[in-house]
Amino acid sequence: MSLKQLFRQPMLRAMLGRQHIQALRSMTTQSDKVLVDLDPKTGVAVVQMNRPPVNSLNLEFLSDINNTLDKLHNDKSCRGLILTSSNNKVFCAGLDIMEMYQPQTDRLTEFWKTLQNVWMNLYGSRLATIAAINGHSPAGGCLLATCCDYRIMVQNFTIGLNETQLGIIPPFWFVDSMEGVVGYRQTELACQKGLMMTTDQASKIGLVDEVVTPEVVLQKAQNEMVSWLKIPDYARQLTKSQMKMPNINKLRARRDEDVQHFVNFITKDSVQQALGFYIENLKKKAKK
Ligand SMILES: CCCCC/C=C/C(=O)SCCNC(=O)CCNC(=O)[C@H](O)C(C)(C)COP(=O)(O)OP(=O)(O)OC[C@H]1O[C@@H](n2cnc3c(N)ncnc32)[C@H](O)[C@@H]1OP(=O)(O)O
Repeated sequence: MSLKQLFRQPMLRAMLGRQHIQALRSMTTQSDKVLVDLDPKTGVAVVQMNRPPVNSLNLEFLSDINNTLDKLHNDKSCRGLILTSSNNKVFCAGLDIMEMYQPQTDRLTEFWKTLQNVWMNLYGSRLATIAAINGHSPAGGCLLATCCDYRIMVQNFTIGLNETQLGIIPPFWFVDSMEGVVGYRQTELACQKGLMMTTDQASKIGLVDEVVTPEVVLQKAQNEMVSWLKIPDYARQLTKSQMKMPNINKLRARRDEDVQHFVNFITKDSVQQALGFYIENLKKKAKK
């Protein structure tokens, strides 16, 4: 059934109401990889990442995420965002490794610029943002989670900046995001060792704020959002921006240098070789 047909279903219309359907329709036509449900009554948008099999972030998916963020930021009725996944085992597998393996320089450059934009847009969002982490969340997945104001994670999954395990280096703004959440010492341990932490380990160091069962993760996120939206927007937003702007300005000032560094680093023979091995192992593991 097409989305158009779905929205015509009387049951759905009765359940959600006309206003809600309109908001849903305007948001969902945007991309089938990023599903948005903006509730006009609460002003809360649930944004589901939906790029099978594992929500890995390629150029087009990152652009869709960015467009969605722009759209929500331009919608005055929207006050809060819950970021989650349509896959209940993987929140986001991080950057699409295929974007970095044997790449074309132009696309690699565009890919990195788009990731920088997503980071600035989500980290500096005017919205209250909650990550409902309903699956594994390595590297770029962990980055998205640490961009949010609050993290609720389902038990028995893993999260972390595991870049060093792939023979690559987490960029300074990935590290800054993590440090803002867990502090210098825990970031140092986590990033140098490329630790993938279980939900419980992540909770112990404050990387996630709540550990929950899969059935309740979205409801818990909605409940938490209510308390964030009780605060006047201007007070919450200015406080947030006061805390986040230094890191955003740091990347803004070094954007081009960061892109150049990324492209030079990724295209090194030794890094390509390490990525090749990593992909081979991933594929072997997936076949088992
Ligand atoms: C200066 C340089 C800075 C660069 C910064 C880099 C940041 C990054 O984000 S690098 C990416 C890091 N991500 C990972 O290391 C995650 C790797 N994936 C996994 O560990 C697992 O896939 C999983 C835990 C996320 C999910 O496990 P599972 O549900 O068992 O799924 P499979 O492992 O069977 O994977 C299915 C399918 O997807 C492919 N795949 C997985 N991750 C990625 C990825 N990040 N990019 C591209 N493709 C990925 C995997 O190879 C399988 O493919 P097929 O074999 O074709 O089915």
